[in-house]
Amino acid sequence: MICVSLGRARHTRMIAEHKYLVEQGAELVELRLDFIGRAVNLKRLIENRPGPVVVTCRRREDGGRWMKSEQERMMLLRSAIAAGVEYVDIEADVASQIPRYGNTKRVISYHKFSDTPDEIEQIADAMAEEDADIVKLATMATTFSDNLRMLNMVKNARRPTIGICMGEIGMVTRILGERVGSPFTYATYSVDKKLAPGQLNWKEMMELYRYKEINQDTELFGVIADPVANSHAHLVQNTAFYEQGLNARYLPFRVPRDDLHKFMQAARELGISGVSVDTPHMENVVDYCTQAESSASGIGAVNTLIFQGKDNLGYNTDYRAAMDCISETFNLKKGIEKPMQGVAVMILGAGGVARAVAWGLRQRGADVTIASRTMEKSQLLASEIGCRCVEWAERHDPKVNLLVNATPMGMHPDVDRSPFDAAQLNQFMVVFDAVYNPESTLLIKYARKQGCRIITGVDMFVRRLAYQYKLFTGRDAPTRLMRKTIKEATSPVRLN
Ligand SMILES: O=C1C[C@@](O)(C(=O)O)C[C@@H](O)[C@@H]1O
Repeated sequence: MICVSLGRARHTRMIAEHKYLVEQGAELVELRLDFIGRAVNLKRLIENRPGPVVVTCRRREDGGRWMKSEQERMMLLRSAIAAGVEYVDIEADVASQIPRYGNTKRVISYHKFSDTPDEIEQIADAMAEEDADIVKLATMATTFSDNLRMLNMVKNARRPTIGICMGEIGMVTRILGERVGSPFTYATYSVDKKLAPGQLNWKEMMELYRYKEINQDTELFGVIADPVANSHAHLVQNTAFYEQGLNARYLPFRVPRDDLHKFMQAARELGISGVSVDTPHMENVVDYCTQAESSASGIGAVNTLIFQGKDNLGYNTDYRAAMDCISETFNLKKGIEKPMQGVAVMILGAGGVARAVAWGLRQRGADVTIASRTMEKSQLLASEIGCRCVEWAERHDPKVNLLVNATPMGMHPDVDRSPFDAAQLNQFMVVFDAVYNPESTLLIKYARKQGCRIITGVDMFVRRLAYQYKLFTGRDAPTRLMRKTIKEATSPVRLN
């Protein structure tokens, strides 16, 4: 079950939104009294309530907004119990001051916004002693392994327990709670109204992650990246799973650079079967592969990892996707050893995608030059791949047939920048921009205007995800749906 947290300054808004939420199917709503601006009129909020509630009045030290006296707060909580609300949230340290009465269930809570303490089990055990119907811990995730500790704590708890790791790193605990026995989890009413760090929108939880249908058999996949917030892969993959009736979910895992090891240690125990790998992990993850396809080892970067038995299998679907796009545009003949011989290519960037494209093109005989804003990175890549590199400032100098942008320049919200000058493009060039959000980057717009042939980031992204989908599920991906989903998610809002 999802409990939707509702915090509004005005009673009228709170009541109206509560009603709306219930009409929309919300099964439980948390009324955050600490958000109410004036004197709280509890009776008004709960008398004709449309559905069951958790009444909470959070202190400032626990992340709430309550400014008035503690005595007044206690009075409110006691009155809520006396009025027979379904649940009341009581912080563990004051729980003994608020006795049980009637049918109201006691959610005994603990919050920590700085970290997830080592001793969460002991904390939860002590909380269970406070006449708890439900024990709830909400702590900040500072490393990926906090998630595993929290979910294990919930799984092994003696009382029904809710364990949430707050913050972006902790998102997985919000989605997998019920699978380990949590009675419910919390979500927000709308994305712009988060009541705690990392809270997800309840519609997203219901419709995209299909929270209620997650069970022990649900296969888990995801993307590991940092930052991960601007990834759209979860929209595409979950929509595709749904379309094909698969009991699988794809989650965005924020894994900071130094946390990769902890992720790798925790992944199997969390039940994750495979992940897409994004910046900054594509190169480092190679060291964790027990087997990698030859292209992935050649490239020195893995963007898909499958956990199979004890093996970690590494693939590079960026490479396959980019080569498919290029082969199609250049109409390359199959079976020829070096079909790109004589084609001059400029690759902008020296990260994971640049690596995959550079390696693939070298294999096909192209004459590749790299330019990135960090010359050392360009030099390293060029020496590994066996190609040239030039200073960033000289990127317009070589005459090329194919220009590839593998930098993030032009990506939302940086949409007014192009990594290449419009005046340096001509109609004999193919321009390939790996940025997919927006599809029409400034570079793509320039290229269109100059009459170049183009390959967009969406062309590559859909192919990359489709290959990953196949690796994850063994099935052919619904590519038209994937393309439609990504286009809808990234297209600018149109008025009328
Ligand atoms: O304690 C919790 C959980 C929460 O902090 C969260 O992280 O979703 C949100 C709060 O409103 C609720 O009282």
